Amino acid sequence: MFIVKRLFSAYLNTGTNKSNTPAVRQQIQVTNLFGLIGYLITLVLGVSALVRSAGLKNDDFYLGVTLLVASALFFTSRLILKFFQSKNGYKVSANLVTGALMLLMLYLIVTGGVKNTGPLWIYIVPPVVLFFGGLKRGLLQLGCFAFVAIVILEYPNNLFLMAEYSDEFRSRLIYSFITVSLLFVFYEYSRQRSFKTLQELSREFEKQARLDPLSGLQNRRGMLEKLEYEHQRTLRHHKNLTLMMCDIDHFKRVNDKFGHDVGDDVITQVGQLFDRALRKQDTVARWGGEEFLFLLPETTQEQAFTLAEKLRAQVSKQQYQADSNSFTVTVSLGIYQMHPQDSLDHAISRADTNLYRAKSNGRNCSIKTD
Ligand SMILES: Nc1nc2c(ncn2[C@@H]2O[C@H](COP(=O)(O)OP(=O)(O)OP(=O)(O)O)[C@@H](O)[C@H]2O)c(=O)[nH]1
Repeated sequence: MFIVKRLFSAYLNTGTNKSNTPAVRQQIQVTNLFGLIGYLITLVLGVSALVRSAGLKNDDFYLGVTLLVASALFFTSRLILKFFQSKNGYKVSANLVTGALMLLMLYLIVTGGVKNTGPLWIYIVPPVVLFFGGLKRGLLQLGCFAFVAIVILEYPNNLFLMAEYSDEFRSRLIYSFITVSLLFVFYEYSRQRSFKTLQELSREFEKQARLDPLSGLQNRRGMLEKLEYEHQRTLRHHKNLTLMMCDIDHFKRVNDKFGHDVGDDVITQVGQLFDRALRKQDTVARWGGEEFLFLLPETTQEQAFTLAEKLRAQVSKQQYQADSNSFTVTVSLGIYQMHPQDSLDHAISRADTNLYRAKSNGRNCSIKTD
């Protein structure tokens, strides 16, 4: 049982690879499954039609040959998935599956299949075509199929029909097919809309997970990703990269004197001041409580020092209100320019050490490595 399960799973996953999104992976799996079912059913029906024909060139013979051709097309779709794993390989394969299916259905309408029951199969066209083609392409393919089917069924003097259908059967077949198609189009439309909403929500959650809700700056997680990316880029291109750790001075006093809400407001405003003052390629994150970490690509520690002094001056001038009191805060900054052999952890801890030195130096100052 286990081996059968594994073989079936391997069969379904033919043509998938690690870079596939879950949606593409699902499409490929269904293409495999549909190709397999289509291949087996048409093969069995085709062989039994040929057996029924008893070697004579009657209707069963032509039905059998058509079914075997369709069976070969279904099988080819699998071969394409297996041997042409290009970016659009699965699309070609899916188009082949839907193309084979539609041709087979039109043939069944023309000939009537076994005792005129062939047209009953056409209801599988809408879900299959919409699943593989999506709403736009699926709708177009479905429209073309319906148009050709109507022409075959309604053309004067039954020019394209080998089977004989009553007028009622033909009109009911067309109306019921259109009704089923519209229901599936509506279903596909709702499914795509829900899927899009889910994707947007997931993107938004992803973004939020990297942001600090208080200041709106990157949080630790977001910053770690940027640090990693920038560090690799710097090493590859032999560029400068400087980190800067900043802490609001005597922040505990702000909280104690004016309350936590005012403290929160100070953190937000200082963060926003930093964010406005930086260049586009720089990043500032809220690293901890009242601590900010700056990532400054293509910047030497001398250039970072100039920036730190500018920011320090700006912060010290910004006024905050608490009831009738107006007050200012200052910040201390520790700067560290990375060396190629430095790990990120080491660089952050060196920037932290320089911040500690700035605090020991009396605060409201910037310190870089000598
Ligand atoms: N309002 C507010 N306060 C915070 C937040 N996170 C940390 N704090 C407070 O920030 C204060 C930091 O105090 P300390 O680490 O002693 O440092 P400090 O008072 O800033 O003194 P120095 O850093 O030595 O200048 C603590 O009182 C924390 O409770 C926050 O999100 N909001």
